[in-house]
Amino acid sequence: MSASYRRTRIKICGLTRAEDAAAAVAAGADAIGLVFYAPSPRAVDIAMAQAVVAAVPAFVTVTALFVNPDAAEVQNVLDSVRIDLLQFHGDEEHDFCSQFNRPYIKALRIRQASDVVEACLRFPGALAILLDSYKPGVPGGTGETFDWALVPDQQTKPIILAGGLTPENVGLAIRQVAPFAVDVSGGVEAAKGVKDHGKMTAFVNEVYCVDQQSF
Ligand SMILES: O=C(O)c1ccccc1NCC(=O)[C@H](O)[C@H](O)COP(=O)(O)O
Repeated sequence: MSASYRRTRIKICGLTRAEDAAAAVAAGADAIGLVFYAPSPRAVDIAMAQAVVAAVPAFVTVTALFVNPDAAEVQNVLDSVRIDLLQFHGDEEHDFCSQFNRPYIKALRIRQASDVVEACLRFPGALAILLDSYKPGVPGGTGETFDWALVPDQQTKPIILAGGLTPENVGLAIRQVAPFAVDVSGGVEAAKGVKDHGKMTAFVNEVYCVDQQSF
């Protein structure tokens, strides 16, 4: 009889360089994220995104992140770059998110437990709900954790835990929340938009290690 084993999926977000994407894949990331939000220090344009994606093989999910975009902006990215999944990080509603004939996840900046329950209902088409930290005026990528106790034990959609995760705290986060996936950006950076390859490897190894102990 084989032992059951549940693996927490890993997304590394905010990639701007092909060499970082290759290192993220080599470390074991299941997904990478491209930030199409001009004010972000991790923003990519179409040419940069194409270069990053060229380093990503099959079976690794390329996610395009937007904050309150125009539909035309999203469509332009979809027409130009290999994108597997959309991530909406602003005030977009389900009708907007679901118009692109592409699966999407919805990010929620969590303030109270009921936010999670409500988001699962408000975004029936979302593949998952990404929970991030709330910081007034900052749509995401804060590098700050939130109170993980706010995540209810039972949810109706897969949960992606984000916000201030690092190689040092991701093990505790998985033990406490048992999310479907974890999402990291600032915690594995050498500088804004530049990933630290050693930190990415340490992060992935910590997730694997805790999964083996916990599930
Ligand atoms: O990364 C950004 O600059 C950013 C800007 C606007 C909206 C979202 C943004 N990033 C989101 C992410 O990278 C992740 O999904 C998540 O928030 C984790 O970020 P971090 O706390 O840095 O690990």
